Amino acid sequence: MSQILSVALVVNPNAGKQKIIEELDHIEETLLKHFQKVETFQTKGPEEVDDLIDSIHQTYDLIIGAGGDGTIYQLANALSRLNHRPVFAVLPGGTANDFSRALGMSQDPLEALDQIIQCHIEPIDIGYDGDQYFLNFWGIGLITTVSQQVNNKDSLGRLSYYLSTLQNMKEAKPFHVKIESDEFHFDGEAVMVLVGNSPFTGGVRAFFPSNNLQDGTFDVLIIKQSTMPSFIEMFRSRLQQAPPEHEDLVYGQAKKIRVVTEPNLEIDCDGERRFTTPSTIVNLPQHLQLVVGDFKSQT
Ligand SMILES: Nc1ncnc2c1ncn2[C@@H]1O[C@H](COP(=O)(O)OP(=O)(O)OP(=O)(O)O)[C@@H](O)[C@H]1O
Repeated sequence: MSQILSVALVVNPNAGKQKIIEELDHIEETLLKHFQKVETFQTKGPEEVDDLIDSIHQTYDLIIGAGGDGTIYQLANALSRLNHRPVFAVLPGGTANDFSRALGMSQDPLEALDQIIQCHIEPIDIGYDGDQYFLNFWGIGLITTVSQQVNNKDSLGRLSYYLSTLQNMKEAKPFHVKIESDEFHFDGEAVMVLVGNSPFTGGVRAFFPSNNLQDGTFDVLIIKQSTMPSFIEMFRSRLQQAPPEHEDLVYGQAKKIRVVTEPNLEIDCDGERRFTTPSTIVNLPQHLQLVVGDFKSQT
């Protein structure tokens, strides 16, 4: 990997508690002490991100995304579709910050800045469903209602994720799903399908505690029925960092899967809901170069 000389800091000024905006002068000064060229770009909205990355990706060796998971999703999508992809780093500025956690980045933006300056770079797997790229997870069913509720309750943060999961379990609506992959098949009723790339979902290692961002495979979890015992088993497997074992839970690993549902369903991809099934989801092994923190202990 060539040396990092030039840095673009892309900031979402509306993310999280805006700590990054308060510290912006300090962040820029610190970066300038370590890199030859530093420029900051504040975006007004998601619609600006693709054009911005298109115009700067040849100029900078490193793009630092400062914002929450929504901002990082936009930047990862803009970068992943390029042929020449600069190194990417995440300065956590949201509430959940799933991806920065998976990379072992500190949740304190200034500590994360120190980690970025260390410039430890690792190649990271990215998911692609034909419409969009994802870093953390791709899901249908229960997960879409859960993450909607998390978005509506920012202040409750991670706890709200678990509470809303519990609440939604009673309301989970089954759908028919057919899953095909080289590794396993499923054809039946389910309330949720989750395809995990990173171990984190909603700020916690809830479903795939030992997922690996560099192995070229997804972890796949199908919940056939949302019953209390299956939910408890998910927590047990999480605590023991082992795949869940319960008749209502189907767990597998795959490099590429085809998901067809009846009816077509809204997809939740890293917390963003833009597309619907059917989908073919592929793992793009080590597609982006990411600056990581305490990474090995996270995977
Ligand atoms: N590129 C962008 N530039 C400016 N504002 C944005 C951009 N993307 C999203 N926003 C606005 O900023 C808000 C927060 O964005 P983001 O999802 O990055 O952070 P968060 O919701 O605080 O974090 P998290 O998703 O980790 O909980 C969004 O609700 C949206 O209104």
